[in-house]
Order: sequence, then C-alpha cells, then structure tokens
Amino acid sequence: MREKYPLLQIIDQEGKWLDESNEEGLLEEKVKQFYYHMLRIRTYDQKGVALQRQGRIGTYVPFAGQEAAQVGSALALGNEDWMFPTYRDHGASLTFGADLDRMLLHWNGRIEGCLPSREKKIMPASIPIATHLPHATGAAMAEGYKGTRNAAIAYFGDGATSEGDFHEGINIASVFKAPVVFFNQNNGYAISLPVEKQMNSETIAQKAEAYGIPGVRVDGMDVFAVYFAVSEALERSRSGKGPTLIEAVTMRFGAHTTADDPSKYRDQAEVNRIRDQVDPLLRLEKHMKHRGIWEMAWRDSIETAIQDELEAAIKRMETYEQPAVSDMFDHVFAEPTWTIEKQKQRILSTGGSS
Ligand SMILES: Cc1ncc(C[n+]2csc(CCOP(=O)(O)OP(=O)(O)O)c2C)c(N)n1
Ligand SMILES: [Mg+2]
Repeated sequence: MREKYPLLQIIDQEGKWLDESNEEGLLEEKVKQFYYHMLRIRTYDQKGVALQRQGRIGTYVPFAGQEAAQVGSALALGNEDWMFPTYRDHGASLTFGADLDRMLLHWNGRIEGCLPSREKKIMPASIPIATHLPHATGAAMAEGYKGTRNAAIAYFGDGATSEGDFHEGINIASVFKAPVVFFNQNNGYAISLPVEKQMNSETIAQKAEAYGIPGVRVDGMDVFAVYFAVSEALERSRSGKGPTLIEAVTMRFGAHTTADDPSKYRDQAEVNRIRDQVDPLLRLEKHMKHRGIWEMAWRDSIETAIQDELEAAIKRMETYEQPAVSDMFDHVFAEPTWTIEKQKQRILSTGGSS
C-alpha cells in the first residue's frame, strides 16, 4: 500500500528541490511567509510549555514538530473557508487568523478563549476525538447548498481514525460530495499508543479507498508538499468533486500534553537525537539558503517582532479580569436546572469564595 500511496515530497531533508523543474515554483514572498508563520507558532509553542511549567496557564498541548503540517495546510485555505481543529492544532488556527489573546485565554481556562476568532470561521478546538469530522461535513454541505465556493477542513490525528465519527463524517461527505478536506496528522502516537497498535493498515491514506475518494500521503515535515496537497484537495472540493483524505506523516517532538511523560512509552532520547535531522523549520531554512533568499538580519527581525507580540499578549492575559467563581454555573446549560441554580446561590451567599 505504501507504493500505491507514495509520500509526496517537494524538497528533501537538505532543503533541495526533488524535481528541478520546481525551481521557479514558489515566490520568495510566499516562502518567507511559510517561514514566518512556522517560527511564530514554534516560539508561541515554546512559551506555552514554559508558561504551564511556571504555573501561569493550565494544561498545555504542544505541537512542536508539526509546524509544517499546520502552517502548510492553514495557508492553503481561503478567507471564507471553515476550520475544524483539534486541541493540538492551535498552530494552524493562529496561522489562519485566530486571535492570539483569545488563544492564551483558552489555555488560561477563560470562557472568552472558547471562540478563537470573530472574523474567521475557526471552530473551538475539539477535545473529543473525531467528533468534529461530521460537523465539518455538515458545514461543507451547507456551503454546497448555498452555492458558494467555500470549503471546510477537518484536522485530526492517527488515533482519531479508529473512531466511529471518522467513518460517519467521511462517508456522508463522500456520498454528498461535500467540499471538505480531511487533514490527518499522523504523528505516530495516540497519547502512548503507537500507530502500529492502532491499526493494521500500512497507511492512513489508503482508508480513502473504502469511501471512494482520493487518498494522499504527504511528507508532513515538508511545508511545500503539505501546501500543494491541501491546495489541490481544496480546489477539487470547490469544483464539486467532493472530499479528499490527506495523511501528513509527521512527528510530535514533545509530550502529548504537559500532563504526559513520553519517556514512559517511547525512547525520548532517540527523538531528541533525530530531531534536528527532521525539523521542518531547519529544512525550510536550508532550502532558503540553497535559493539564496536567507538573510540572518531578516530572521532576527521577525524573531524580535514575534517575541514582542507574544510578550505583550501574555501581559494582557495576566492582567485580564478574573472570572467570578459563580461563573462556572453559567455555562452548564442554556437554562440552569434548579440544582445548578441552588448551588450557584449557595456560592453567592458565601461571597463567592467557597
Ligand atoms: C472520544 C474521545 N475518546 C478518548 C479521548 C482521550 N484522548 C485524548 S487525546 C487521545 C489520543 C488522540 O490521538 P490522535 O488522534 O493521534 O491525536 P494526537 O493527540 O496525536 O494529536 C485520546 C484517546 C478523547 N479526548 N475523546
Ligand atoms: Mg497522533
């Protein structure tokens, strides 16, 4: 099956074009945009882990290693498209236009963080695995009924492919030719479970066959390959041909979440050893050097701007108004039940401090 679903790559590990005819491929500006967003979300991710370790935010979900998959896919989207991310895809959400302040409030456990953007159609991160795939199909079908050319993208991991919602979401999208792209990031693990124990299929892309849709396997560490694969799938869906299943083969460098210790189930020293060889940012940097479009001064200037942006946002998060303890009862049901109301009144009568 690996022969049938070969890994799509545009640049090799050393950043060189695999097919010389691509030379003229992407404009310098676009390449710099890829690098900028990958550096921005990596810096944000490093801060996220540090903030959690310092007790300044709650549990955090790192995505280092998956930047090319998240940036390449998000930048392929059109302004009016829908994004359905998981808890690990905040890098993709930020790249697509999620509000940084809201994202930080999300990690800080604030209700305001639940809606990532007011402008873009970015759904709140799905914590339940795969439940958002049928939602993405529904949003895409609605766009189809309205006769727009807008599409939806659903992000999900290798573990999500074992869920019933994966099957339901893709099957109905295929039957109705919904304009949706199913974007899988195969990072090799569902928490501690390696993908070989998750499924007997050699690839995730081949699962597309069961639904009668195209399956594409792409190197998730190659931002160009991801960008082209997702752009092509989106174009296909916009022209009424239905969904595509994309498997981006990637790697998570860190823990599943800050509450996880990966050394319990994988050789973390080995991950750290090969990290630099497979790092998507270093690969893009090498590519830019080959093309003669790498400037250290430019790299330093964007890094400073990113650091400043993040520090200012973190400051705003930390001075953000504290929620009242009784607020927790306001978001349980649209109309509170009498038990919820009673508990709320009890808290309020103690001054909201118990
Ligand atoms: C319906 C459901 N079942 C179980 C869980 C617990 N859980 C949280 S993350 C996770 C693993 C998901 O792995 P994968 O789909 O590969 O995504 P990754 O975390 O690697 O990005 C599981 C089982 C959940 N959140 N939702
Ligand atoms: Mg996974």
